[in-house]
Amino acid sequence: MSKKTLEAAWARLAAHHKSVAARPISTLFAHGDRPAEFSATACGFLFDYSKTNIDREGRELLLELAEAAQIGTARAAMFTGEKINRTEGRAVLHTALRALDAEVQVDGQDVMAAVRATHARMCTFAEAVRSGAFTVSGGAVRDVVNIGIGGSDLGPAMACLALAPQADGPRCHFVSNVDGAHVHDVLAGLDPARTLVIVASKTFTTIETMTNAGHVRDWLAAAGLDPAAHLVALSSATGKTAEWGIPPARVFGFEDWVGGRYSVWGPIGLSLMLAIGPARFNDFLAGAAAMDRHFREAPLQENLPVLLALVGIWHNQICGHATRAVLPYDQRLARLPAYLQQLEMESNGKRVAMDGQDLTRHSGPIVWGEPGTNGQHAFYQLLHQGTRIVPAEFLIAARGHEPDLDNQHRLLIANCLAQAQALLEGRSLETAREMMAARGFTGDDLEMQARHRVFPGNRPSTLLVYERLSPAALGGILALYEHRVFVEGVILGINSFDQWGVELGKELALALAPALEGEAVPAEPSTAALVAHLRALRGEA
Ligand SMILES: O=P(O)(O)OC[C@H]1O[C@H](O)[C@H](O)[C@@H](O)[C@@H]1O
Repeated sequence: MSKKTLEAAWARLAAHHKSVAARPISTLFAHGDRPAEFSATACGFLFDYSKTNIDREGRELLLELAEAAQIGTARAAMFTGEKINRTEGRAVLHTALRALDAEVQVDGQDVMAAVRATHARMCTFAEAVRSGAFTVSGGAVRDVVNIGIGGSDLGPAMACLALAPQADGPRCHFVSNVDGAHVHDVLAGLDPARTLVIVASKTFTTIETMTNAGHVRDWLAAAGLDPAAHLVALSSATGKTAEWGIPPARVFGFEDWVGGRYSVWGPIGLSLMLAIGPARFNDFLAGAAAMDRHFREAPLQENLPVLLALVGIWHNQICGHATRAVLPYDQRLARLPAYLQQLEMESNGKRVAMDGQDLTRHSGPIVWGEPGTNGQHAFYQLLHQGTRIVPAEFLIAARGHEPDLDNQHRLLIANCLAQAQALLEGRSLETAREMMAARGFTGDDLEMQARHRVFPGNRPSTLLVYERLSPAALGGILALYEHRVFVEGVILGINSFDQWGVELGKELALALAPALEGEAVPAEPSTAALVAHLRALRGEA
């Protein structure tokens, strides 16, 4: 890629933004059929970005930026197994986990035979557990406890909640935090004899997971059971799972080219497969695979992941909005913001470019959010009247899963659309004055009261619409976001697939453990003082 071409594209965008920054977004609707022209459809989704300050020229310039960043070349490199994760020397092939009939090679070796074989073993095992043919000490499995953290937790936990209406298998529970409260509360009320325990860890060394797994193994043993009869491992480190005494038949492995935050599609998704069954899990994969095909084949201007990425780049890099709110009007997507926080911020929260040089612009955005309508009664105040602008990303299904509650679903849609409209149009001082005058206010009091009721509006939002949150729709949404993050990363010149920024804290935590037992004093004075204070509170010093 020519750096000059790319920098020129950035500069043109910045200049264009300067010329339109003061323009109210709502004025853009005066020309043409903006809702149709600034939206795109694919794979059952509508992505509407008409309520942003992107006009035709802005979009053209954004597409030029994507071209200059050679998105097409980068995309081909990812799908064909090139080692694009350079700091770890790895290919990036989570897409292969959902393209079971594809042919993919890494280092000239076919990788699909092993993927297919593991997937088939997962399906057989899941069927056996769900039918009761597979038993633990006390008979058929009633509860499943997935012990994992980060990518080994967020994907399956989020998806199990999202697809609850399709869940007809054992009940799935998730333990991630090293805080003993988590494992304690999850195990409370479970019958160890009827519980299957999944230890999900790509590396099988993550301290939180291995500590919780050790506790659960003791919990099984304390009930007089043979823990090995209850344990399943999902890991790339098959040597370590064997040391743990987990029988190979219940170890589901995957390769290093599946990143943690991209791993729900393979063995790490076993809890989801147990909950909803292999057929629906395959629908989930098929929904993602359809989005993969769309991402590979659609022209950039119609390409949903590319459009999401470009709108993201526009807001984060060009307009300077540091954060983005993800607002699913879908209660069962309650964990989607947390899932996306890992996906987006662990992928694109980097300070250096691929070549190790400092980034010349900001890394990816801070992502946060909560489902609507709950957020409306909490932080939307700031979205509407705060001094910082937060681009809002709404998601809504046309239908829910509860036909008898369809009136509530209509209300949900009305709220979602109303919020986007309010952010766009706002309420002028004039209208606020009229409102307060009608309520009997006069003079200075009227003016003061009116000013509090002004909504500046002109706040951008996008909307992703889908028919219903089916397994395929969820697969499509997640793949859409994965590729969006990839495209943003390519444009920023970032390696979206490593995560060195999580290492230092882990090392320091290990080093601090002896200090908390009084065996050492940390050299760093602030930490030393806090350790002393906490030990005193614990009655240990
Ligand atoms: O699956 P594991 O090896 O246990 O890793 C679990 C998680 O921990 C790491 O610290 C990374 O930040 C995550 O990307 C990863 O998903």
